[in-house]
Amino acid sequence: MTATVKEVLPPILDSTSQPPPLFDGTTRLYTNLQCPFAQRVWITRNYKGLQDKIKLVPIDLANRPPWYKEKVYPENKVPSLEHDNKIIGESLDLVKYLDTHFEGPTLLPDEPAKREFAEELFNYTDTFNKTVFSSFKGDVTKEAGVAFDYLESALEKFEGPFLLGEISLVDFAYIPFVERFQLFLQEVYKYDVTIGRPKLTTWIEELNKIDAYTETKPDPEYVVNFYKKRFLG
Ligand SMILES: N[C@@H](CCC(=O)N[C@@H](CS)C(=O)NCC(=O)O)C(=O)O
Repeated sequence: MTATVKEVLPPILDSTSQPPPLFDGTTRLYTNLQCPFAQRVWITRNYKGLQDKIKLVPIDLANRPPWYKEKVYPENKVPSLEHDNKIIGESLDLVKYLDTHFEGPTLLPDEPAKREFAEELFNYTDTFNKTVFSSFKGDVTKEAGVAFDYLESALEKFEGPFLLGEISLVDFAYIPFVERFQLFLQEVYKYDVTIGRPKLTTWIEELNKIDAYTETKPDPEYVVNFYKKRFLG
Protein backbone atom coordinates (compact mmCIF):
# COMPACT_ATOMS: atom_id res chain seq x y z
CA MET A 1 0.00 0.00 0.00
CA THR A 2 1.26 3.50 -0.67
CA ALA A 3 2.46 5.53 2.26
CA THR A 4 -0.22 7.82 3.55
CA VAL A 5 -0.20 10.39 6.31
CA LYS A 6 -0.17 8.52 9.60
CA GLU A 7 -3.48 8.72 11.41
CA VAL A 8 -3.54 10.96 14.47
CA LEU A 9 -4.91 8.80 17.24
CA PRO A 10 -7.69 10.10 19.45
CA PRO A 11 -7.17 10.58 23.21
CA ILE A 12 -7.22 7.52 25.47
CA LEU A 13 -10.31 7.43 27.65
CA ASP A 14 -9.99 6.54 31.34
CA SER A 15 -12.15 6.57 34.47
CA THR A 16 -12.30 10.36 34.42
CA SER A 17 -13.53 10.56 30.80
CA GLN A 18 -17.09 11.11 29.68
CA PRO A 19 -18.55 8.50 27.30
CA PRO A 20 -18.87 9.40 23.63
CA PRO A 21 -22.46 10.15 22.50
CA LEU A 22 -23.44 6.47 22.36
CA PHE A 23 -25.77 5.11 19.69
CA ASP A 24 -25.81 8.34 17.71
CA GLY A 25 -25.17 6.49 14.45
CA THR A 26 -21.37 6.73 14.65
CA THR A 27 -19.52 3.46 14.17
CA ARG A 28 -16.93 3.08 16.94
CA LEU A 29 -14.20 0.57 17.57
CA TYR A 30 -13.51 0.46 21.30
CA THR A 31 -9.91 -0.58 21.52
CA ASN A 32 -6.70 -0.49 23.45
CA LEU A 33 -3.53 0.48 21.68
CA GLN A 34 -1.52 -2.37 23.22
CA CYS A 35 -4.09 -5.15 22.95
CA PRO A 36 -3.27 -7.85 20.35
CA PHE A 37 -6.92 -8.92 20.04
CA ALA A 38 -8.00 -5.34 19.32
CA GLN A 39 -5.05 -4.94 16.95
CA ARG A 40 -6.55 -7.64 14.69
CA VAL A 41 -9.60 -5.48 14.14
CA TRP A 42 -7.64 -2.26 13.91
CA ILE A 43 -5.47 -3.68 11.07
CA THR A 44 -8.60 -4.92 9.25
CA ARG A 45 -10.24 -1.50 9.54
CA ASN A 46 -7.11 0.20 8.20
CA TYR A 47 -6.58 -2.28 5.37
CA LYS A 48 -10.15 -1.82 4.19
CA GLY A 49 -9.64 1.94 4.25
CA LEU A 50 -12.33 2.52 6.87
CA GLN A 51 -10.47 5.15 8.90
CA ASP A 52 -13.23 7.69 8.31
CA LYS A 53 -16.11 5.24 8.72
CA ILE A 54 -15.00 3.56 11.95
CA LYS A 55 -13.87 5.84 14.74
CA LEU A 56 -11.27 4.52 17.16
CA VAL A 57 -12.06 4.87 20.86
CA PRO A 58 -8.96 3.86 22.83
CA ILE A 59 -9.63 2.75 26.40
CA ASP A 60 -7.20 2.71 29.32
CA LEU A 61 -7.72 -0.84 30.56
CA ALA A 62 -5.80 -0.23 33.79
CA ASN A 63 -8.14 2.64 34.70
CA ARG A 64 -11.31 1.76 32.83
CA PRO A 65 -14.21 4.18 32.55
CA PRO A 66 -17.16 2.62 34.44
CA TRP A 67 -19.57 3.50 31.61
CA TYR A 68 -17.74 1.09 29.31
CA LYS A 69 -19.00 -1.99 31.19
CA GLU A 70 -22.31 -0.40 32.17
CA LYS A 71 -23.37 1.15 28.89
CA VAL A 72 -21.23 -0.28 26.11
CA TYR A 73 -19.94 -3.81 26.58
CA PRO A 74 -20.87 -5.79 29.73
CA GLU A 75 -17.97 -8.21 29.03
CA ASN A 76 -15.78 -5.17 29.80
CA LYS A 77 -13.13 -6.25 27.29
CA VAL A 78 -11.75 -4.79 24.11
CA PRO A 79 -12.24 -4.91 21.22
CA SER A 80 -15.91 -4.14 20.75
CA LEU A 81 -17.68 -2.44 17.88
CA GLU A 82 -20.64 -0.07 18.07
CA HIS A 83 -22.48 -0.39 14.76
CA ASP A 84 -26.14 -0.08 13.73
CA ASN A 85 -27.29 0.47 17.31
CA LYS A 86 -25.67 -2.62 18.66
CA ILE A 87 -22.41 -3.71 20.24
CA ILE A 88 -20.47 -6.69 18.95
CA GLY A 89 -17.41 -8.26 20.55
CA GLU A 90 -14.80 -10.96 19.99
CA SER A 91 -11.93 -10.09 17.70
CA LEU A 92 -12.27 -13.00 15.26
CA ASP A 93 -16.00 -12.38 14.84
CA LEU A 94 -15.28 -8.68 14.40
CA VAL A 95 -12.72 -9.03 11.62
CA LYS A 96 -15.22 -11.18 9.70
CA TYR A 97 -18.00 -8.70 10.46
CA LEU A 98 -15.95 -5.80 9.13
CA ASP A 99 -15.14 -7.76 6.00
CA THR A 100 -18.76 -8.59 5.20
CA HIS A 101 -20.50 -5.40 6.39
CA PHE A 102 -18.14 -2.71 5.10
CA GLU A 103 -16.62 -1.59 1.81
CA GLY A 104 -12.98 -2.03 0.85
CA PRO A 105 -10.92 -4.99 -0.35
CA THR A 106 -12.36 -8.41 0.45
CA LEU A 107 -10.19 -10.19 2.94
CA LEU A 108 -11.38 -13.79 2.66
CA PRO A 109 -10.96 -15.51 -0.70
CA ASP A 110 -13.90 -17.42 -2.21
CA GLU A 111 -12.07 -20.64 -3.08
CA PRO A 112 -13.51 -23.42 -0.92
CA ALA A 113 -10.04 -24.87 -0.14
CA LYS A 114 -8.89 -21.49 1.15
CA ARG A 115 -12.11 -20.91 3.12
CA GLU A 116 -11.71 -24.29 4.75
CA PHE A 117 -8.09 -23.64 5.62
CA ALA A 118 -8.98 -20.18 6.94
CA GLU A 119 -11.35 -21.80 9.45
CA GLU A 120 -8.67 -24.28 10.50
CA LEU A 121 -6.25 -21.41 11.06
CA PHE A 122 -8.80 -19.31 12.95
CA ASN A 123 -9.49 -22.30 15.16
CA TYR A 124 -5.82 -22.83 15.85
CA THR A 125 -5.12 -19.25 17.05
CA ASP A 126 -6.02 -19.94 20.70
CA THR A 127 -3.89 -23.09 20.72
CA PHE A 128 -1.05 -21.20 19.07
CA ASN A 129 -1.16 -18.55 21.78
CA LYS A 130 -1.52 -21.01 24.66
CA THR A 131 1.33 -23.16 23.36
CA VAL A 132 3.68 -20.19 23.24
CA PHE A 133 2.55 -18.73 26.57
CA SER A 134 3.05 -22.02 28.36
CA SER A 135 6.50 -22.48 26.80
CA PHE A 136 7.78 -19.46 28.75
CA LYS A 137 8.01 -21.67 31.82
CA GLY A 138 9.59 -24.58 29.98
CA ASP A 139 11.80 -25.30 26.99
CA VAL A 140 10.86 -22.46 24.61
CA THR A 141 12.78 -23.72 21.59
CA LYS A 142 10.99 -27.04 21.72
CA GLU A 143 7.57 -26.02 22.98
CA ALA A 144 7.06 -22.65 21.25
CA GLY A 145 8.85 -24.19 18.27
CA VAL A 146 5.88 -26.51 17.70
CA ALA A 147 3.56 -23.53 17.26
CA PHE A 148 5.92 -21.71 14.90
CA ASP A 149 6.47 -24.93 12.90
CA TYR A 150 2.70 -25.11 12.45
CA LEU A 151 2.77 -21.61 10.90
CA GLU A 152 5.76 -22.47 8.73
CA SER A 153 3.93 -25.51 7.28
CA ALA A 154 0.73 -23.51 6.89
CA LEU A 155 2.65 -20.97 4.81
CA GLU A 156 3.72 -23.76 2.44
CA LYS A 157 0.16 -24.68 1.53
CA PHE A 158 -0.71 -22.00 -1.02
CA GLU A 159 1.37 -20.03 -3.47
CA GLY A 160 2.20 -16.55 -2.21
CA PRO A 161 3.74 -15.12 0.95
CA PHE A 162 0.59 -15.07 3.11
CA LEU A 163 -1.28 -17.80 4.98
CA LEU A 164 -3.88 -18.21 2.26
CA GLY A 165 -1.42 -17.20 -0.48
CA GLU A 166 -2.88 -13.72 -0.80
CA ILE A 167 -3.32 -11.42 2.19
CA SER A 168 -6.38 -12.16 4.33
CA LEU A 169 -7.99 -11.85 7.74
CA VAL A 170 -6.02 -14.88 8.86
CA ASP A 171 -2.75 -12.97 8.62
CA PHE A 172 -4.29 -10.21 10.72
CA ALA A 173 -5.42 -12.77 13.30
CA TYR A 174 -1.88 -14.07 13.87
CA ILE A 175 0.51 -11.18 13.34
CA PRO A 176 -0.24 -9.25 16.58
CA PHE A 177 0.70 -12.33 18.61
CA VAL A 178 3.60 -13.44 16.43
CA GLU A 179 5.05 -9.94 16.69
CA ARG A 180 4.91 -9.94 20.50
CA PHE A 181 6.20 -13.50 20.87
CA GLN A 182 9.06 -12.85 18.47
CA LEU A 183 10.21 -9.85 20.50
CA PHE A 184 9.90 -11.55 23.87
CA LEU A 185 11.48 -14.85 22.83
CA GLN A 186 14.41 -13.03 21.26
CA GLU A 187 14.99 -10.61 24.11
CA VAL A 188 14.57 -12.96 27.06
CA TYR A 189 15.47 -16.40 25.70
CA LYS A 190 17.70 -15.41 22.75
CA TYR A 191 15.44 -17.58 20.62
CA ASP A 192 15.04 -16.29 17.05
CA VAL A 193 11.82 -17.84 15.73
CA THR A 194 12.71 -16.98 12.13
CA ILE A 195 15.86 -19.16 12.03
CA GLY A 196 15.15 -22.25 9.94
CA ARG A 197 11.74 -20.87 9.00
CA PRO A 198 12.14 -19.08 5.66
CA LYS A 199 8.40 -18.82 4.98
CA LEU A 200 7.75 -17.25 8.34
CA THR A 201 10.63 -14.82 7.77
CA THR A 202 9.15 -13.69 4.44
CA TRP A 203 5.64 -13.52 5.89
CA ILE A 204 6.79 -11.13 8.64
CA GLU A 205 8.76 -9.06 6.11
CA GLU A 206 5.78 -8.79 3.75
CA LEU A 207 3.42 -7.73 6.53
CA ASN A 208 5.90 -5.07 7.59
CA LYS A 209 5.52 -3.47 4.16
CA ILE A 210 1.85 -2.77 4.85
CA ASP A 211 0.97 0.55 6.51
CA ALA A 212 -2.39 -0.79 7.69
CA TYR A 213 -0.38 -3.08 9.95
CA THR A 214 2.78 -1.12 10.78
CA GLU A 215 0.70 1.81 12.05
CA THR A 216 -0.80 -0.47 14.68
CA LYS A 217 2.44 -1.90 16.06
CA PRO A 218 3.04 -1.44 19.79
CA ASP A 219 6.27 -0.09 21.23
CA PRO A 220 8.69 -3.08 21.45
CA GLU A 221 10.02 -2.01 24.83
CA TYR A 222 6.50 -1.85 26.23
CA VAL A 223 5.78 -5.37 24.95
CA VAL A 224 8.92 -6.92 26.44
CA ASN A 225 8.39 -5.22 29.82
CA PHE A 226 4.70 -6.12 29.92
CA TYR A 227 5.45 -9.79 29.20
CA LYS A 228 8.34 -9.83 31.67
CA LYS A 229 6.05 -8.56 34.44
CA ARG A 230 3.22 -10.85 33.47
CA PHE A 231 5.11 -14.09 32.87
CA LEU A 232 8.36 -13.80 34.78
CA GLY A 233 7.36 -11.43 37.60
N1 LIG B 1 -11.58 -13.34 23.16
C1 LIG B 1 -11.49 -11.91 23.18
C2 LIG B 1 -10.33 -11.50 24.09
C3 LIG B 1 -10.24 -10.01 24.29
C4 LIG B 1 -9.34 -9.67 25.48
O1 LIG B 1 -9.01 -10.52 26.31
N2 LIG B 1 -8.96 -8.38 25.57
C5 LIG B 1 -8.20 -7.95 26.71
C6 LIG B 1 -7.17 -6.89 26.37
S1 LIG B 1 -5.89 -7.49 25.34
C7 LIG B 1 -9.14 -7.28 27.70
O2 LIG B 1 -10.02 -6.53 27.33
N3 LIG B 1 -8.93 -7.54 28.97
C8 LIG B 1 -9.67 -6.92 30.00
C9 LIG B 1 -10.28 -7.90 30.93
O3 LIG B 1 -10.23 -9.10 30.66
O4 LIG B 1 -10.82 -7.46 31.95
C10 LIG B 1 -11.30 -11.41 21.75
O5 LIG B 1 -10.76 -12.18 20.92
O6 LIG B 1 -11.70 -10.28 21.44
